Amino acid sequence: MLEVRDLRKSFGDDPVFGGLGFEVAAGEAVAIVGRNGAGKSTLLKCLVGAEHHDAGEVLVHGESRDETSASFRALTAALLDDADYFPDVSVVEHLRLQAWLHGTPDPEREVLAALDELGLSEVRDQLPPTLSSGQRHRLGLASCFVRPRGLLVLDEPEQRLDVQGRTWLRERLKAEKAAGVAVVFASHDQDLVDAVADRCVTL
Ligand SMILES: Nc1ncnc2c1ncn2[C@@H]1O[C@H](COP(=O)(O)OP(=O)(O)OP(=O)(O)O)[C@@H](O)[C@H]1O
Repeated sequence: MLEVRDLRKSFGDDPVFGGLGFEVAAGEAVAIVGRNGAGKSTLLKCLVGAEHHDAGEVLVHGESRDETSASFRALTAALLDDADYFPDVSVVEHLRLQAWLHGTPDPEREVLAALDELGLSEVRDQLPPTLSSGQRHRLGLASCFVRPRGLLVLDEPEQRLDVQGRTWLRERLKAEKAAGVAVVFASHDQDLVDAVADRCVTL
């Protein structure tokens, strides 16, 4: 599904990573781990095209990743560390938009299921700025789960989740793998990594 070959990235003269290579097959999860500032978020951004790498290749189904291609974006659900929301679009409307944009069959059913699963039903009509930080993070996760996906890219998905939320996340990511989704996630949560990841890439 995803293959990373000899990927290199610097900011100015400061190398973030170099010579990085790994693969993620459908139904597998790879965890990106490392200290603060090691380059995890930068790597995930390079995978989805939110940041340009200096050298190397990111291949999806054997083809060079092209973030301008509708088919790549249709395949790839991502929650990065700088997720942003329209300030005047409610929670439920954000989810409807995602589901509609990516051609979810029976979008309203998926949206209601995601609201319920992420504990967002009570705040469905609120605007993102009025949400707690944990609820906003849950909206970002829900946005990934209301749409079809073959590749799931998550940056510290555990952040701001309460204890029950972390348990839910662990089971959800296992279910994603079981459904054949390739998962790449950066994390500082060793329990999550141990429970979900087939392999780790340490930066
Ligand atoms: N746009 C940028 N311009 C310059 N330097 C940057 C930029 N983005 C990130 N960096 C630097 O690149 C390095 C890697 O940052 P990155 O956010 O990828 O780390 P991380 O492993 O995700 O860290 P954390 O665990 O704290 O989230 C850091 O030293 C950071 O300061």
